[in-house]
Parts: sequence; C-alpha cells; structure tokens
Amino acid sequence: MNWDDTTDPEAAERLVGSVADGEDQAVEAALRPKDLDEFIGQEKVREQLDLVLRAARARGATADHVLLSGAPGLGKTTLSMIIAAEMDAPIRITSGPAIQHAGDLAAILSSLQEGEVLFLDEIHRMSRPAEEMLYMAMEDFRVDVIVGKGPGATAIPLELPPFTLVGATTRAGLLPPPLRDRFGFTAHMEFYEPTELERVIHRSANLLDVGIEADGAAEIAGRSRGTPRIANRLLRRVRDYAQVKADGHITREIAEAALAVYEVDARGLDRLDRAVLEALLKLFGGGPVGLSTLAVAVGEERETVEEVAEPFLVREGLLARTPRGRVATPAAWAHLGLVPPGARAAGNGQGDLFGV
Ligand SMILES: Nc1ncnc2c1ncn2[C@@H]1O[C@H](COP(=O)(O)OP(=O)(O)OP(=O)(O)O)[C@@H](O)[C@H]1O
Repeated sequence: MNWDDTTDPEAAERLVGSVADGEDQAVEAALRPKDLDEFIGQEKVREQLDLVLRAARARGATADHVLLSGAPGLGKTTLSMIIAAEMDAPIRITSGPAIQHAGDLAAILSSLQEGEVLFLDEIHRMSRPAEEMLYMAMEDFRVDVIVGKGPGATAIPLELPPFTLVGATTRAGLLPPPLRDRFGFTAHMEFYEPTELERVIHRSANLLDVGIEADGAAEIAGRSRGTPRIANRLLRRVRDYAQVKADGHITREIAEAALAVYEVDARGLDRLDRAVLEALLKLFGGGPVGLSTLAVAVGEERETVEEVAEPFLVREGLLARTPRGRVATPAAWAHLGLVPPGARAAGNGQGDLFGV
C-alpha cells in the first residue's frame, strides 16, 4: 500500500478508509437497503424522514428539500435513493464538483421531470454562481438563464417542474446560511453503534450468501469505525480469507485471523494509525510533539498524518490536538500495551515504554 501519492488524502486506498473505491461502488449497489424499513440505525433520522415523506404522499405533493450531513460511508446516497423509492419518483445523481458553471446546473434542472429527486453529493463544493442559481430553483422552481454577455446580456426566466433536492455534505458548516435555510428538512447522520453494524454485516452476508456466526459479525463490527461502508468492505475481505483458508464460513477466529493479515486491529486502527501512535508514544514519550516532527518520524506527509490518520485517533480519544502539539491520551498507552513515563516514575513497576 502506498500512502505517498495521495492528492486527496481521503481517497487513499485504505481498507479502513471511508471513501468508496471502484470495487465498493460495484458491490454497494447490490447491498443498498431499498426502503426505510430495511435501513438500519439512525432511528431519529428515519422516524423524521418517514413523517416528511408520508405527509407529502398524503398531500399528493413533492417532498420538501432534504439536507443530509455526515461522514462518508454512513448512508447518505442510500437514503437519497430510498427517498426517491418511497415517493415513487425517479432520481438523478450528480455532485457539487461536477457543477462548475451555472449553465451545468441549468441544464440538469431544466431536464428534471415533475417530482424527480435530484441528489447533489458534496453540495458544499459547488461553484458560487451555480449555488446562487440553486437558491431560486429551490424556492420558486424557476431559474434565470443568462443569454449573451456584457451590457447586452438578458435573463430569460425558465419555469421548472416541482422537484425534491437532496443535498449531501460531509461539512454542513461550510454551507452558506441562505442555502442551508432553503432545505425543509435537515438530518445529521451519526456514526453507527457496533450492534447496528452487526445487523448491517448480517444483512450483507445474507445477500452475499456467506455464512457468518454472531461473534464473527461482532468481531468485524468492532473494527469498522462506526461506518457501514467499512463494515461491508471488511466483511468482503474476511469472506475471501474464509474461502481460501477455511470452508467459507465466518467465525470469530476466522475474522480475527483475516483482519490480522490485513493489519486492522481490534479497535479498527490500521498500519498508519498505529505507526503514528507508536511514534508519539515510543519516540516522544506521549508528546506534546509538533505535527511536522511526527510526520517525519513516520515517513509520511504532514497532510496524510493530519487528514488521514488523526481524525479517527482523535474521535477514539487516543490522541489530542493541543496548541503545543499532539498529545497521547492514557487510552493510547493502554491500547498499545505501554506504560506512560509518569506511571513508571511513580514506581508501579509495571514495565517500561516498550511494553509491559
Ligand atoms: N443504514 C444502513 N443500513 C444498511 N446498509 C447501509 C446503511 N447505510 C449505509 N449502508 C451501506 O453502506 C454503503 C455506503 O453507503 P452510502 O454510499 O449511502 O454512503 P454515503 O454516506 O453516501 O457515502 P459518501 O458520502 O461517500 O457518498 C452502501 O453499500 C450501503 O448499502
């Protein structure tokens, strides 16, 4: 695995990375829940969305615009498809970076059918002029198409059929308030509990026709970083291992052995995460240490450490970012089976920096 040539750090090819790779995209279509009942977890979001959709259906109206925010792989695309299915409407899928000019957006909007769902992924990455066109489209179902340039330019108003915009973003805070305010329903998607991920894994194993024991699913769920996409990906790798090294059936032992081969540890940390933690603990006594120094110590770019490894370590309470540098928490020492220097000095005699 190569960490170096990653222009978008989240796009790094990681087994525990939450961005979809080519293989994911092919399998994900088959594994997506098709309606709200099949969608696991996110109880509040499901309940609220169910009300929004039922009420719209009862009125015979198009559903209000929906904004979904949350980390990659938590089910935003899946929910947008469910919204379309529940409204018995077609869906058009595009993304912010694909809409660089207002004209790109006008072309999409003017070709929508009545009631159609427009899914706009990474909506925070749309260009400014397109964003402004979207305000009017969302509110009045109308756009002004500018024809010509300079003083002779004229705005031709174009009526649009009512449609439902489903915007998705990993960074709700980056959306300008006028855009955020135009969504009738906003939902924040949380990371999943391990028991919910177990249900995701059982469901996927069933669809993939793979036998799995309850404790095998629990083992994979505990390493999936709260993310269904990662759970499904780890399941596929464990399935490979079970097929090649055993009879294809997934037990806890098989899951453990397979994930040891792929260097995903009991808490879901991979090789890079562990390298960062080990350097912080073993070379710098738990910090504080500057990001650049830490990056040099693990032979990675600053950005890779900061954007690929750190968010999960911080979320897990293993590392803290402080004004004086990166600091390991007591949980980090415990996770690597090491004893902090302070505890040694206190003479508890439980070993040293390099292992107990
Ligand atoms: N609640 C869920 N229940 C079952 N499977 C789920 C759930 N949420 C997501 N998945 C599965 O996880 C995978 C990723 O989901 P999805 O593509 O919807 O995530 P996303 O949030 O749109 O990610 P991105 O932001 O990268 O587009 C899909 O295969 C989907 O089937």
